[in-house]
Amino acid sequence: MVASFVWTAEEAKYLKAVLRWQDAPSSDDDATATRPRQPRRRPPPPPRATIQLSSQNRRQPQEKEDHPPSGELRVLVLGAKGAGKSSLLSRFSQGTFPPATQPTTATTTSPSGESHSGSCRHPIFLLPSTTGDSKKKKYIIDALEFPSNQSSSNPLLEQALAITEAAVVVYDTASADSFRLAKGVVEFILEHFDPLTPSPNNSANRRVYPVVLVGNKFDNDKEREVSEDEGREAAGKMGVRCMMEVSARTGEGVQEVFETIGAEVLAAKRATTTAREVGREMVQGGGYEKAGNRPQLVRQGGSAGGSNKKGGLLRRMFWGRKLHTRQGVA
Ligand SMILES: Nc1nc2c(ncn2[C@@H]2O[C@H](COP(=O)(O)OP(=O)(O)OP(=O)(O)O)[C@@H](O)[C@H]2O)c(=O)[nH]1
Repeated sequence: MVASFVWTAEEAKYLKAVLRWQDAPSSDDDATATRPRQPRRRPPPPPRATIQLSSQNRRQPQEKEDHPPSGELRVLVLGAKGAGKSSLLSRFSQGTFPPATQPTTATTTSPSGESHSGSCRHPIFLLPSTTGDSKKKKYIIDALEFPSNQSSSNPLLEQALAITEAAVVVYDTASADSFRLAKGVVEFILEHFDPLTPSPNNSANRRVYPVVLVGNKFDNDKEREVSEDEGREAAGKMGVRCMMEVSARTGEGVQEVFETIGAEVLAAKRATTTAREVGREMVQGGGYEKAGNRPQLVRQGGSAGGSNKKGGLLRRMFWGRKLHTRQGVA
């Protein structure tokens, strides 16, 4: 339900970031295998001053390095207020821990007068074992922080999920409340999408959306309220295969979070491509049999999918993206 048409400053900033994001052409080579072919878009016009909120970090010098990126991976960073989302992004993209951070709101202005960006673009390098290729490859992580004041039922979250490829869900190891919220967010995501984990609950017609659960501030052991085991157990129960403890303050584990989520996105794409090929082979190999005049896929049980109302709603939100059959993990 939309309670108000008056956006808060934070919501306005977030929407602007999203709109600017959608403008950007995807240079993701792997994505071309999983998205319907579309006419080549003209390069976007130079960003207007009014929507430059997230520009400081978006063009990193590393992008000018010799090898061009093999793709862009869109990642949403979510979590409770103060869990350390901004600090994680800052540590990842700039290698620094911001001094006294303030809540992410558009009204927040640093002492130097710069507004907080809530997003970053930064390269990662993935090993051949991860990319399924013969050499190391460079990818750009295009990360967007989701404002923590949004509830999990907010349409903004659904929109953000629809335009991203994976999520890093952060909690503070010194806050049981933030852990509860993180679990709620993961559950909400998995109501709509499949994790990259085979399970009897995976539905064959849903999009795979990898999630990494991150316990931040593990350096603050004195105030710890959530043990690492609790984090792992929760991840396991929810079908999330990656859970990590990190510290944005010391930097430990931060790079790995984004390399892991990058690898997960690529694995999801490979799984999706494999599933499509299997589906195509079944069609070509006569895997269909006629039922009256209507061809039906021969299956081992369950329905061919598509009956789920929520799935239908989300399908319409995908801006033309296809939903993919998931058939295991690459
Ligand atoms: N000890 C410790 N403190 C941290 C760490 N990461 C962040 N903090 C502190 O936690 C507070 C909140 O960090 P932020 O990065 O602003 O958290 P956020 O999730 O972006 O917060 P909102 O924008 O309000 O949602 C700040 O005071 C940080 O200095 C960490 O790894 N260890």
